Amino acid sequence: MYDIIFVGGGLNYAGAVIAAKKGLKVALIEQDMEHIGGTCLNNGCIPSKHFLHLAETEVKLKNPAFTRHKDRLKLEVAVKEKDEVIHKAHRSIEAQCLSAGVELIEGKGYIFDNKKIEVNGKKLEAQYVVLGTGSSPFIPQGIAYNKSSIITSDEVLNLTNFPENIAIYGSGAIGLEMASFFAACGVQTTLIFRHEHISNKIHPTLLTSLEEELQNLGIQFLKNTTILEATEHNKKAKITTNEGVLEFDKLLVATGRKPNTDVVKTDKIKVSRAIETDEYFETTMQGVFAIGDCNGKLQLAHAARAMVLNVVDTIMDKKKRLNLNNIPKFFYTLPLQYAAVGVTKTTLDKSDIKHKEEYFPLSALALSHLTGAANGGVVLYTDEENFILGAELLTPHAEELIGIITAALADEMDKDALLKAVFAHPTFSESLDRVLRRVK
Ligand SMILES: Cc1cc2nc3c(=O)[nH]c(=O)nc-3n(C[C@H](O)[C@H](O)[C@H](O)COP(=O)(O)OP(=O)(O)OC[C@H]3O[C@@H](n4cnc5c(N)ncnc54)[C@H](O)[C@@H]3O)c2cc1C
Ligand SMILES: NC(=O)c1ccc[n+]([C@@H]2O[C@H](COP(=O)([O-])OP(=O)(O)OC[C@H]3O[C@@H](n4cnc5c(N)ncnc54)[C@H](O)[C@@H]3O)[C@@H](O)[C@H]2O)c1
Repeated sequence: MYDIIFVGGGLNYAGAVIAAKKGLKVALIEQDMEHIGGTCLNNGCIPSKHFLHLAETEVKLKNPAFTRHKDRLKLEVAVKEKDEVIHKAHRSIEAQCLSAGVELIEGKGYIFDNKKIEVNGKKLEAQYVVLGTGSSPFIPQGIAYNKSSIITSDEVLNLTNFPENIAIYGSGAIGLEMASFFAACGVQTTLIFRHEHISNKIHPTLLTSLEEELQNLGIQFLKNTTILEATEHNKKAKITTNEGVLEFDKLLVATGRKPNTDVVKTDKIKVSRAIETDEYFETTMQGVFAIGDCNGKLQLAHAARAMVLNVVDTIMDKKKRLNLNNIPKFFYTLPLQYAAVGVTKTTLDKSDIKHKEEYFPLSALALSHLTGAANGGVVLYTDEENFILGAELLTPHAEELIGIITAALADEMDKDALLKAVFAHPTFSESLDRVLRRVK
């Protein structure tokens, strides 16, 4: 009998290590030990950010201060580098688990009635179970995914040669990041999306700038376009849209990810699109929790990690609510990144929260003009008493800068509290000082 069985070795591993260090008897079941660390490590955050950081260098080398660069990013080297890092990380995670006393079990786990876990034909029992089985790419009807000409993020981060051209379907996180990557590396890149704009969640001023920046990078927008059918034709992707027929070397399908729920083999755990959970991530079966992508709340690695740590605290009688609104989100687009935390204009427009909004354009900072960031900006939201409610940023390294506002939210700061900080010059963090000073 275990105290806790964790099913799925993505961000769940962090919870397993902490619970074992606290003296609990813990097992972690992962269907493929060469995939320990989950999507984030193997085919998500880490490989995509490695590629994007390299592509950012390509963007910087276009600055006229450099003599023309002749070398193009060598994709096979980038893939080899990331594979080596991933391999080391697998061994590091296993070592952390083993030294903490976590029992690692390789095999596909299933949960049945009475919390029984079946793996490799054996039935295991635990007082608590934490499901963290992740998600998989969602492919819309009519698209014949074949892993060669029609691919998803599972394949795109393992390409060893650049295609001449690529179409990317979907303008969410993966679509925008991968379009930035390919365009920055000189691949003819077409972004196909169903609506007028790439997003309906970004502040309109920042959205206009972001769309301009992406188009300046060379991304062609095919808006208001739906793919009705996509099939392979002469090793290329033949696409039929509401606008006509097109052909590309590759079609990357980036239309969202569906939670992996086949772990559940009992109707005592309610599953709709995702495994349903309450605010403490407990499923409808008492003592069984679901964290990360499989519960459908927020598909982010740091959210999954925060959820599993929260579940371990709940199990250890330190129950507290995790505020998912205060978890930062970002898109690593090029050349500027977008990040948001707390409320945004879209969420405020749908609520009756009384608030103030201030905007500061990066063009007001000399540094921006030297770094190609003058089209960026920051938006800050406060309540009527000047307490910080959230922010949206379009800046270089917005994913880092947003940490300042995230910390201010966690500590429930008002603008004067945050204004006690002096930010270094010349940096983009000064834009936060300037926007805070605009709040009256
Ligand atoms: C291209 C891409 C880029 C991304 N970039 C970022 C980013 O920059 N920042 C960010 O925060 N998020 C990013 N994400 C999202 C992030 O990867 C996920 O939110 C995160 O990995 C979810 O963690 P998880 O533990 O819930 O699931 P996963 O990481 O998917 O882990 C689930 C694990 O469970 C295993 N498993 C599944 N079913 C079973 C079973 N029945 N039995 C045993 N094992 C099982 C799987 O093999 C897998 O290892 C990205 C995703 C993609 C695809
Ligand atoms: N920087 C990051 O944190 C990061 C990076 C990459 C991925 N991720 C995570 O991975 C998850 C998956 O990324 P994603 O880009 O696939 O999903 P997404 O939800 O971010 O975007 C999906 C896109 O596909 C479109 N779409 C949805 N259904 C469609 C359909 N049936 N037909 C046509 N278009 C459709 C949506 O309008 C949207 O443009 C995201 O939820 C995100 O949280 C995060």
